[in-house]
Amino acid sequence: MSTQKNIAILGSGNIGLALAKGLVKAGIYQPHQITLTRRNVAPLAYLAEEGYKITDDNEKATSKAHIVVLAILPQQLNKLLDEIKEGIKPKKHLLISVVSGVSCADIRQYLDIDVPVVRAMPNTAIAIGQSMTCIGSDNADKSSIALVKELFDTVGVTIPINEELMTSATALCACGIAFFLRSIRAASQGGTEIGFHAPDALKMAAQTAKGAADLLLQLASHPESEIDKVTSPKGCTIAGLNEMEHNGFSSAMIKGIKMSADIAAVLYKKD
Ligand SMILES: NC(=O)C1=CN([C@@H]2O[C@H](COP(=O)(O)OP(=O)(O)OC[C@H]3O[C@@H](n4cnc5c(N)ncnc54)[C@H](OP(=O)(O)O)[C@@H]3O)[C@@H](O)[C@H]2O)C=CC1
Ligand SMILES: O=C(O)[C@@H]1CCC=N1
Repeated sequence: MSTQKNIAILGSGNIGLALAKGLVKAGIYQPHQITLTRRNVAPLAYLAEEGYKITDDNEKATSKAHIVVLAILPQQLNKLLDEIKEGIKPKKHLLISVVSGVSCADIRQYLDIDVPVVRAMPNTAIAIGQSMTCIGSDNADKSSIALVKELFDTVGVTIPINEELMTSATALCACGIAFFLRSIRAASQGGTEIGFHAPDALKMAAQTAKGAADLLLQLASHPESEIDKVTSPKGCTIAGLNEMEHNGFSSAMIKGIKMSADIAAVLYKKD
C-alpha cells in the first residue's frame, strides 16, 4: 500500500495516540514505522515497549519521516513549526494537520515553505477504526490527497470537504463524539432513575444509540422517518420526545454545535 512510508506524529496526546493505535490496529503500519513525539515522553514509555519510536526531538522525527502529522494544540503550533522548519523538504514531506482552527495556508505562511499540507479532522473513534474524518487541502496535489484519504479510510469513514468548512467539521464530527457520548450518558442516567443498575443502563443506552445510528447508515433513511415508526399514537415515545423538545433538546444540540464552530474558528492566534 502506498501509505507504507514512515510517519511521525508530532504531539502524542489524545488524538495523536488514537491515530497511531488506529493505524496499527488496521495493519497499515507496524509500531516501529511510527515515531511519536511529545515534550514529556514519560507517559509514552509503555508504547516504546510495544515498538513505537518515542522522542522529544521533533526535528529528528521529521527528518526520518515522509508523512508528518501535526497533532498539537493550536496554541502550541508556532513553537513546534519553529522546531521543524529547517528540516521540512517540500519534495520529501507531506504535512497532515489535525490542528483545529489553523488553515493549510496559515501553516505554509508560518513556515515560509511551499510544502503540501492536507488538513484532516478525525475524531477519537479513530482508535477503534470508527472515525468520521473530513479531509481538505488548498495546495496538495491529487495523489497527496488520495494518500491521506487512503490512510484515514483504514481507520473509519472519510469525506472530502472544502477547506473553509473545516471548523464546521470540527464542531460536528470531532466535538460531536463528546455530544453524543453526553446524550448516551444522560439516557443511562434516566435509565437508572427508572430502575436499572448503572452498568446495565449504560450498556442498554449505548447499544440503543448504536442501533439508531445504524438504522440511518445502513438503510440510508431520514431520522424522522425512523422516529415515525417508533411513535405509536397516544403512545409513550411521542410523550417523552415532546417533553424533551419542550425542554429544548434539538435547540440545545444545534446551539452547542454552532458555539463549538465559533470557538474552533478562533483557537489559533497567528502572532
Ligand atoms: N481530541 C480530539 O478529539 C481531537 C483533537 N483535534 C485537534 O488535535 C490537536 C491535539 O488535540 P488533543 O490530542 O486533544 O490534545 P492533547 O493536549 O491531548 O495533545 C497534545 C499533545 O501535544 C504535545 N505537545 C505539546 N507541545 C509539543 C511540542 N512542542 N512537541 C511535541 N509535542 C508537543 C503534548 O504533550 P507534552 O505537553 O508532553 O509536550 C500533548 O501530548 C488539537 O489541535 C485539537 O484541536 C482534532 C480532532 C479531534
Ligand atoms: O476540544 C477541542 O478543541 C478539540 C477539537 C475537536 C475535539 N477536540
